[in-house]
Amino acid sequence: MKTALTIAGSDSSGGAGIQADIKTMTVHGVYAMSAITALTAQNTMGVQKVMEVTPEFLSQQLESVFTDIYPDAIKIGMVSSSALIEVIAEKLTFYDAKNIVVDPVMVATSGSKLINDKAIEYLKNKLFAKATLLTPNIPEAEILSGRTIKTSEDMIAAARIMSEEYGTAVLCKGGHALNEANDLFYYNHQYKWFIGERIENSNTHGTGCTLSSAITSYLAQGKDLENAIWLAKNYLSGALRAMLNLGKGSGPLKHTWNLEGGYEE
Ligand SMILES: Nc1ncnc2c1ncn2[C@@H]1O[C@H](COP(=O)(O)OP(=O)(O)O)[C@@H](O)[C@H]1O
Ligand SMILES: Cc1ncc(COP(=O)(O)O)c(N)n1
Repeated sequence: MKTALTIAGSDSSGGAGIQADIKTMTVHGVYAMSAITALTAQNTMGVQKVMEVTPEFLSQQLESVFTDIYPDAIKIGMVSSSALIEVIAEKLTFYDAKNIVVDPVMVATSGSKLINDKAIEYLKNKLFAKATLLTPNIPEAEILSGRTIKTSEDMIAAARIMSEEYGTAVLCKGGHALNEANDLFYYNHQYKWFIGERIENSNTHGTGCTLSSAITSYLAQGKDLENAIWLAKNYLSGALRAMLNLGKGSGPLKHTWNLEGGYEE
């Protein structure tokens, strides 16, 4: 069985973070493991409280995992402080980790900030160069590239800046662009659009976490990066089309749709 590790925050409402990652990896037939960076008390309406783990405890979780069941691929999500980022960067190097997808989580769909400013600098300087793929959404890509994104051309320019600066592939997700669900892939001075059909569903809590974990699952299974992105986007679209409607705010996706013979139109 292929194995994957998620290094991310826990979402008590189960739709994003570690919980979304484990569900996604599991329905892809990949053995999921976790190293938790923070506990969030969160629901579909917002993040009520965050409790970070200590750097020592994160370090121990990573050591416990890597020295026993080595992950074929790794997803990194919410990491809210510079000390935690330093620990992750050090362990990834020490254990020679491969197939690393970094989702630079900064703000929850509900609008709550999940990272501090110093940590953003550490992400850029210590973690991004180790990534196989970065998956910023538009607001995150604006912060990381220093450019405002209003058009498709802006997305290409921002992705180019990030890819060249960090020497890694970038998938700039277009879910925050009105009427679109097109994601821009940039690598080796070339770009490619991953065109998605926009699904009218306001329950999008955890879309980013789910996409990055699905990509990680496919990388663990040995798919190449572009194939992994196509397959993951297809999985995510199905999870949105299944129209689960839970909670009072922006609700979670139906992660299990692909085990249940699809969805009803
Ligand atoms: N309404 C939608 N219909 C179809 N795909 C969507 C929709 N909203 C987001 N997506 C897709 O979900 C993935 C996550 O994108 P996005 O929501 O922008 O990220 P994040 O959750 O990190 O903010 C992307 O592949 C994006 O194209
Ligand atoms: C613990 C945690 N991690 C990440 C997100 C972002 O979620 P989204 O995928 O909706 O951007 C979140 N809301 N909570």
